[in-house]
Amino acid sequence: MHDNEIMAKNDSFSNEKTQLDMSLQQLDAFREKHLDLNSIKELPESYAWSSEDNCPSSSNSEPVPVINLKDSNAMKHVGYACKTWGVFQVTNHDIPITLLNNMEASGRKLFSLPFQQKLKAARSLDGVSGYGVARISSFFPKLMWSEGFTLIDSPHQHAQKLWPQEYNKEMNKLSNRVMWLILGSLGIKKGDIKWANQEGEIKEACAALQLNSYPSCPDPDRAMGLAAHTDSTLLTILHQSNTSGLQVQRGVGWVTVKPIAGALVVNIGDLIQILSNGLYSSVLHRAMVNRTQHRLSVAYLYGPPSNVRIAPLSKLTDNVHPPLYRPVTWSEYLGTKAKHFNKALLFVRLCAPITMSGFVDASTDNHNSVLVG
Ligand SMILES: O=C(O)CCC(=O)C(=O)O
Ligand SMILES: [Fe+2]
Repeated sequence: MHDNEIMAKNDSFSNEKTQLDMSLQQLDAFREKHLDLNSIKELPESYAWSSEDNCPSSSNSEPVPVINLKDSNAMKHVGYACKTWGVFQVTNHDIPITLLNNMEASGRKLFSLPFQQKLKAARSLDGVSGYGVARISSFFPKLMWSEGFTLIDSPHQHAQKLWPQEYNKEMNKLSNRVMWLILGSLGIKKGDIKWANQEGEIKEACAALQLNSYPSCPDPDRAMGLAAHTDSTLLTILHQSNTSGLQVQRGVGWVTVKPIAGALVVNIGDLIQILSNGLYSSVLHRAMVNRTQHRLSVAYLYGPPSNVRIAPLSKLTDNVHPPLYRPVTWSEYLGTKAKHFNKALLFVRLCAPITMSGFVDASTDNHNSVLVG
C-alpha cells in the first residue's frame, strides 16, 4: 500500500522526533531519489513503466457495485460484492460530506507546501509515519508518480496532536459497521469474534491514515501512480477526489472505480481473506495518473488490535474446508508483507489445494509459497 505496509510498526510514532531530526545526509539521499513531481515537465526514464506493467483498463466492464447502506438488503449486496469483486462503493454511510471535504482540503494544503518543507517531515528509512514515496516502491524497478503522507493512530501524545480525531472516530465506526456486514454475509455472529465485545465493537482496533497525492503528469500513459497491490488491512475505506484513477483487477483486466460524489470505496484487505478462509479475497488495485488534474485520495486503513492473532474463523472451517492460513497478528503479517509483498498471503498459507480430491499440508514447509499457484 503504500501503503498499508505503512503500519509495519504500529507504535513507532515515538521515532517521529528522530524523523524530523533526519540528518542532512539522509535528506540529501532522499532528495536525490525523490523528485518534486510538481516541477517536472517531461517524464524522466526512472518514472517510465513498460506497457506490460501499465496494461490498459478494460472498457465496457460492468461497474464496481454501489451499495446503499440504508437498503434492507445491504448485507446481501455486500456479500455478493465481496465474493465477486473484493471492492464496492457505499452511499448513505452517515459520514458528513463536510468532514470528507475538509479532510480532502487539509490534504491538498499539506501537499501544496513547498517540497523542502514537506521533506522536513520525511519518513525515515525504516519508519512508517511521515512524508515520502509509496512504501511499496522498493519492490519495483520504476518510480511511482505520487507522494504520500502517513499518520498512525497511537497512544503517543505527539500522534494525537496530528491525528484528525473526528475523521478517525467516524471512519472507525463505519469500518466496524461494514466489517459486520461482510462477516454477517458469511453467517458470522457478533459472539463469534472474541476480540470484539458483545455489541461487535473492537475497542482496540488499530488504524492508519494514508493521504495520497498524484500530481498531474506530463506523460500519464507511461507513468504509474501507485502500482498494483492488495491492502494488508481487514478493510480500507477510501475517499477519492473527483478525479478517476483508482482501478481494480477483474479477471484479466482493470476496471476504474468511478468517483461518485459523497460515496466511499471499500477494499477487502488480506486479513479478511484470512478470516474468511479464502471465501472473500482481497482486491488487487492500483492508481493511475492523468495529464491535467491533481488527484488526491485518503485511505483509512482498518485493522484488528495489534495483539490479536487473526486466523480462519472456526465457523467457516470443517474437515472438507480445513483452515488455509495459520494465525498471525497484524504486525507479524505486516512484516511478512514488507518482505514478500504481493506473495505475503502465500507465506502464511497452510494448505494448498492441489487436486479436486485433496490438500497438501504446507504447514511444515518453509517454502510453502511454491505450493500455491
Ligand atoms: O489513490 C487511490 O485511489 C488508491 C490508494 C491506495 O490504494 C492505498 O492508499 O492503499
Ligand atoms: Fe491500497
